[in-house]
Amino acid sequence: MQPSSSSEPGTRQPSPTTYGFVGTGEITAAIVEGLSTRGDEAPAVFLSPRGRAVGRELADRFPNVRVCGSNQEVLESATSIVLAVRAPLAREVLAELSFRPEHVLLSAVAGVRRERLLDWAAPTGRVVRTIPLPQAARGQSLTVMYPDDAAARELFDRVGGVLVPDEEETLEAFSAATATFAAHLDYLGTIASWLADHGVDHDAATAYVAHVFGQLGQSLSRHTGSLATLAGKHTTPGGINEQLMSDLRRDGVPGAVRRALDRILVRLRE
Ligand SMILES: NC(=O)C1=CN([C@@H]2O[C@H](COP(=O)(O)OP(=O)(O)OC[C@H]3O[C@@H](n4cnc5c(N)ncnc54)[C@H](OP(=O)(O)O)[C@@H]3O)[C@@H](O)[C@H]2O)C=CC1
Repeated sequence: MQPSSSSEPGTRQPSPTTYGFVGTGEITAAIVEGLSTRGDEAPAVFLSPRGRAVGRELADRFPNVRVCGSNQEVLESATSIVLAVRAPLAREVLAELSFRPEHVLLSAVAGVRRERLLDWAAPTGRVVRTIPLPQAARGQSLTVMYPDDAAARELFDRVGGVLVPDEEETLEAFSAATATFAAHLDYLGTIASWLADHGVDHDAATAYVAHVFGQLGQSLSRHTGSLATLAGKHTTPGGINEQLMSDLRRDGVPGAVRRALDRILVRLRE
């Protein structure tokens, strides 16, 4: 399993240059922005009518984007269809649609197994689970997908690249890992508010934390070794980084994170 930014030679099938999106919210907006900021190369994009404000904004910004009159019209306009509605709605949304065998369904919906999607989107036999990231807007989403599929690669290579695990269970573990974003930002928020409690103006504290961890994020994205190696670069033996890390470990923070991830995985596999 390797991240990649292009398909293996010979595996690419003739692929559509049009994309349909059923569900026009946050993640669709990110992918469509990423697809559409490529000038003349931008593919045609057809959006479902719900999520009116997001769809109108995208269509106003990008000439390759059109909002359809119905979800079914999206399927009539494209063969690669991204499903990006909230999980509880997936079944009823798919049930109302008539798929054709040539459709490829690219589901961004977390926690809905491929077996169910195949059932709900029959007769299409090409159903791919995907985990696009909001960074697709900047062409920087490393999108985990399962199984491998030329049309899915074509789309997600355009907005960053793909990582293809060997099993659906592994994709679910990646999906659980993406549940950590808000908690991570909450941790940074705790540091900023602690700074504010100690006399730093609240906005300055937030800006400082954003700067420090933004820079750390850049180091992280360039780093190729283990995370422990990078942590080591920020740890002076006997110093204050080592002390805080030891304190949090002694208080059971890594164990709490693992247990919370385990619970997410159980939920995703229900
Ligand atoms: N946000 C993210 O970073 C990521 C999200 N995902 C997954 O993508 C899916 C969508 O997430 P997100 O974009 O954040 O959610 P949003 O709530 O922002 O968007 C969902 C959209 O679905 C629309 N919708 C509701 N009912 C229907 C319907 N019957 N037919 C068509 N569209 C409908 C909503 O329209 P309206 O506003 O009118 O109700 C809304 O625009 C989720 O399953 C999530 O797990 C996956 C990876 C990352």
